[in-house]
Amino acid sequence: MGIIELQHVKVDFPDQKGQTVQAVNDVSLSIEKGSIFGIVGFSGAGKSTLVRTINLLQRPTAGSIRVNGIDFVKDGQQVISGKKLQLARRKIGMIFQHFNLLNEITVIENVAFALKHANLKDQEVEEKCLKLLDLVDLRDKANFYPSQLSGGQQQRVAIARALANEPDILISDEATSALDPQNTQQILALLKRLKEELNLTIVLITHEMAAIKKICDEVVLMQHGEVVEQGSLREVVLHPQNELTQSFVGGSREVINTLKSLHLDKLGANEAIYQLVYSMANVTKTIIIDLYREIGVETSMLYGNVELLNDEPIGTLLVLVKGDSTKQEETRRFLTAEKVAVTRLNEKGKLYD
Ligand SMILES: Nc1ncnc2c1ncn2[C@@H]1O[C@H](COP(=O)(O)OP(=O)(O)OP(=O)(O)O)[C@@H](O)[C@H]1O
Repeated sequence: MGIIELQHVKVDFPDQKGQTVQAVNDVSLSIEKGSIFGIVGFSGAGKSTLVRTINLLQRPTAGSIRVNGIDFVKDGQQVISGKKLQLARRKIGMIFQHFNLLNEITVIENVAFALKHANLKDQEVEEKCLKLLDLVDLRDKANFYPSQLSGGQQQRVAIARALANEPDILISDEATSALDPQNTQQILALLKRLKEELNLTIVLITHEMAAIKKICDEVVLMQHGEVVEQGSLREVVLHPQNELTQSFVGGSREVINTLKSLHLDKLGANEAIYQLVYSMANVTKTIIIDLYREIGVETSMLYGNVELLNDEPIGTLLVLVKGDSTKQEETRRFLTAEKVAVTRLNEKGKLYD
């Protein structure tokens, strides 16, 4: 059982015309403890509304929510008392796109703010806050004001504040969307380190697939309030099933764009185009040379790329293979045996049928 279990969650809002907007429609998710779980989708897909149901900042219209083994909502009815919910919420930290720091107090006071219910002596609070600032490499900025810090540093203060009550879960709602690429990379690397050091479970909402690819273990893609694709990062990136996912996943999108820009003539009877995706760690052979040597087909490369998926190098090749149907069949078998994911495409980049 996951640390977060959502079952058939629905959230409806009335719109201005008195009609119903289904912001979240029948979403079921199980999020494993200690994982980084990515939720990706375009603006308005329902990502924020969905994660706000995890700590009941948003009450669902229907469905069940269980966090850390405690039932919050069953079949649309809240079953946790207000007091218990207050305590449970402290174990769910949250960070946002715009940091939400108080500008008139210092960095350390911002972190201490989260400990106002903790019943600690002043000195204990200070020690704890300095430890938290150490964790995010900002101890030297303890007495600065937020406005004296860069966006990335402000987000790190927000992370320290979110961790003050030693949460099990950290929800990151577009936390890197207002940052430049360098700060984005630093914050993502920090989240990954914190997950490992503190055994945190992180729910990462973003509209940027690059962020998902950098740190997530599992990913769901949302569209119009529904989950349209779900799986391990590898599965979703290497074998996207849904057209929307294909457009989100960099490698495949590049492949399709490359094919469109090449304006290839209709393929001959003895030609086939394949997208080959593989983990660089698994494939030790030089694929193109071996296809010639072992199968006797000529292969030309149309596109090639290597990217990191959660630190694992993944190669994508687009190749044109010349050979009759038997040779094409042998080619596919050879590649599959080499643990290469093979997708046959037509000259316009669409799936071959
Ligand atoms: N309080 C509300 N009242 C009415 N409609 C709402 C409310 N909150 C969200 N919605 C609607 O629900 C849908 C989902 O919004 P939500 O903010 O969850 O999407 P999102 O994927 O997080 O997008 P973004 O990244 O832009 O926040 C949208 O159509 C939005 O307009």
